[in-house]
Parts: sequence; structure tokens; C-alpha cells
Amino acid sequence: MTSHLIRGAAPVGAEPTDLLLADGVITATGPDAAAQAGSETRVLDADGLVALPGLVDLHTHLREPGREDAETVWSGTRAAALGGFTAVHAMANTQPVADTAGVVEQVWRLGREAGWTDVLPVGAVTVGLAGEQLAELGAMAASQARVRVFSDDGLCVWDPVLMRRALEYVKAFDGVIAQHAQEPRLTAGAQMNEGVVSSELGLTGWPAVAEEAIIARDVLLAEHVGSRVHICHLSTAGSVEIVRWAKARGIDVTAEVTPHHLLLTDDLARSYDPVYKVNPPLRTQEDVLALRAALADGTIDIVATDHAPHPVEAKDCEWADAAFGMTGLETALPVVIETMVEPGLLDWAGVARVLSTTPARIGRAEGHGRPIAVGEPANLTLVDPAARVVVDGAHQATTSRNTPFQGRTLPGRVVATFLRGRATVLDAQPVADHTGGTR
Ligand SMILES: NC(=O)N[C@@H](CC(=O)O)C(=O)O
Repeated sequence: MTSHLIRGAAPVGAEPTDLLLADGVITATGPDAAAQAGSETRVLDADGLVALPGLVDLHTHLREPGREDAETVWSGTRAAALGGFTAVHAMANTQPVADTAGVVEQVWRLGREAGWTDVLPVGAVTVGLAGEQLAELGAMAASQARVRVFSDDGLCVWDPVLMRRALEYVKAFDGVIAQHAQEPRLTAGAQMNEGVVSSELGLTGWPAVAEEAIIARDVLLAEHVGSRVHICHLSTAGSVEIVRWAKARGIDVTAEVTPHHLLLTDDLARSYDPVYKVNPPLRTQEDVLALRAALADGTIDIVATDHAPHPVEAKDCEWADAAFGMTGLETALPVVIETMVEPGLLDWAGVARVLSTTPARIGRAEGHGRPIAVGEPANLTLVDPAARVVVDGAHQATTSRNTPFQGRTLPGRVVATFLRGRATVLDAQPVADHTGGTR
């Protein structure tokens, strides 16, 4: 297996150094790295680059099985590697739904075969995402896929009795319920954020309280049964306040925000371009600022992409008929740099925390989110913070074209990604023989 000597990269919070990657781990740092490199070691000049632990996405839609026209495990994880990710959690709203050991093992196996990132399947909480009966959570946890995150994402586990049972059940195998907080009755027919813009446009509004009411309920349920709970894609200032209250009370809650909710607002709906239609909806600038502040102060734990690829026909239509969702794997890190690093809200150690260490911990992604140190698995991302790149969906690796950042210039470029010491991305390009021909 090829070994790599990375010269002069700056690991987060540390001075530039050399890193030697061999046999899947970091075998040496500093002057030892070059000294121990062999004649076949590939040398990478990483002067000016930041070395981050490989990014981990707790919330990706890979669409396989069932909607391979939108994305496959192969195409989605290749996009993920280009975005700097070494592990992604694949959401369960596939066709068939990932609600059995058989389906989660299939997704896990496809991830292994593709070899771009680790794929950690998320199991559905309820059979068929129907919200009526608990799925085989224990069987999915005990399967080869070792599922630890369970979610009906796309739909809310609305029934409080089912939610309570799910929270209690997953404790036995260290699992977590990731809730898509959306009160269904309050959002029937909703098309966008409820507010000034929705009234002007005459589109059915989606009130903030529909999200906040479920979060309030679920943190109280988690406290009652002594379980941990994770809240998907927080989108309102009020949600932040509830999570802040819950954490102060000692409730074991974690929360994520998406890159698009850190940057975009419901004003964009004025274009009637369905690329801006997403669940939860884009909110107001006040919400955006509250989400950024909460990510900076740790109330929100992580950034998760909610990469939701859709085929052209699902977006190239009237707003009301369009699917909810935006792609995000290839733009997540640049958006975090723009919204959090450049304004001084997060430093690089903070970026590593919200995009790698903490998502790996919440999702129990073993071997990911580890320190950049000798003996640790060589899951790494090298970023050029000085680069500026114009987003062009036509040239992205995802099969789908629904990026809301089309034409924007964003800071930062992922130059290289390593999965257990193998390069999946080099010179910002996917590496064709990234599996080393062994898988
Ligand atoms: N986030 C989205 O807007 N879409 C998601 C699921 C969802 O509707 O939440 C999808 O699977 O397309």
C-alpha cells in the first residue's frame, strides 16, 4: 500500500509539520516523518494547507436503493470525498426504506465496495417511515452495519408514545434517535417559512412553532426516560433557545445545523426558484444569525449537510410541485468557512469539532474524528483556506444539480482526502484507483 508523506501541513491548533501515513495510520509526525519515509513514499507539498481530521456527515441522503437517478452510494460518497468527508451517515428514506437489517447491510456493503468514504447507515425509527410501529431497531444495531443512529428523517416521529419507546429502546445498544422536528398538523401543505415573505408570495407558511414544539416535547421526553436525543437541522432562533435551556438543565441533547441554514434566507423564495425549497425551510436573517451564534457557543453541536439530491424534473417545475431538498456535500466546508471562520465565529479547531470530532462521537463513527497524532487512523482532509472557488453544479460529482449556491464564490478548497491512509482525493480531483484495487 502506498505511503504518503505530507509536508508542511498545519494540523488544527498546531504549527505546520510533516505527517507520514502508512498502513492506514499516522505513523510519524515532525522530523521523524521524512526520516521514516521509504523510497516508494509519495510526497505531497502541503505548504499553506490546513490538516483537518476527515469530515463526518451525520445527515446525508444517498438515495440508493430506489432513487439511483438522483444519487447512488458510489456517486454520493465520491462527492463526499471531494467535500473532505471520510464518513457519512446515510439517511433511511430510501425505497425500500432502511428499516430492516437487510437494507442497512446492503447500503453498508455498497459503501465498502465504493471505497470513497465509510458509509454508516441510519436505520428508520418506524416501519416504512409510517410512524405507526417501531422498526427492527435491535436487529439493525446487531447487523454488520452496526447502526447507532435512527431517524425517520423527512418525516417527524410525531406520536409521543412511539418516540418515548424508541428513546428507551435504543439505550440498550448505545443508539440515538435523530428527530426531524416538524409538527405535521401545523405544517400541512406548507411550502416555505411562515412570515412576511410567505404572505407576500401567497405561499402556505411553515411556522417556527411547528419545529420548536416538537423539540420542546422531545427534550422533555429524553429527560424523562434518561436517553440521549439528537435534533436534525435546527432552523429557528426559538429552537436554539429551547436547546440552550435543555442543555443548561443537563438533558442529553445534541443538535445540528445545515450549511444552507447558516447562509441563506427565505427572501430567496421571491425568485420562485424551487432550488430554494427545502425542509425545514429557509428562515429569516434573524434566525440565520441566531444559528451562527449558537454554533459558535456550542449550543448547536455540529454542522450536517442534509445533502438531498433530486433529479432535474423534481426541481424544474412550479414551486408547489417541486421536491424539498438541496445538495450540500461539496459545498459544506466552504460555507462553514464563509459563515463562521471568516467572520471570526469559529477557528479551525472549531471547524474540526463541528464537522468531524463531534459528529463522529454522536454517530459512533469509530476511527473518525480522532486527533491528528501518531497511531491514529489516517482519516484526514487537507484544505487550502486561501482558495476561492465559484460553485458550478454542472461540474459537481453529485448526480443531481440542485445546489442553492450556484454561481457563488466560496472560500476554501479541499485539496486532498485520505481514508485510512489511502488518497480518495488528490489535487482536488477524485483518485480513480482510490481502493488500491483491493476491494
Ligand atoms: N431536507 C429536505 O428538504 N429533503 C429531504 C428530506 C426532507 O424532506 O426532510 C429529502 O430526502 O429530500
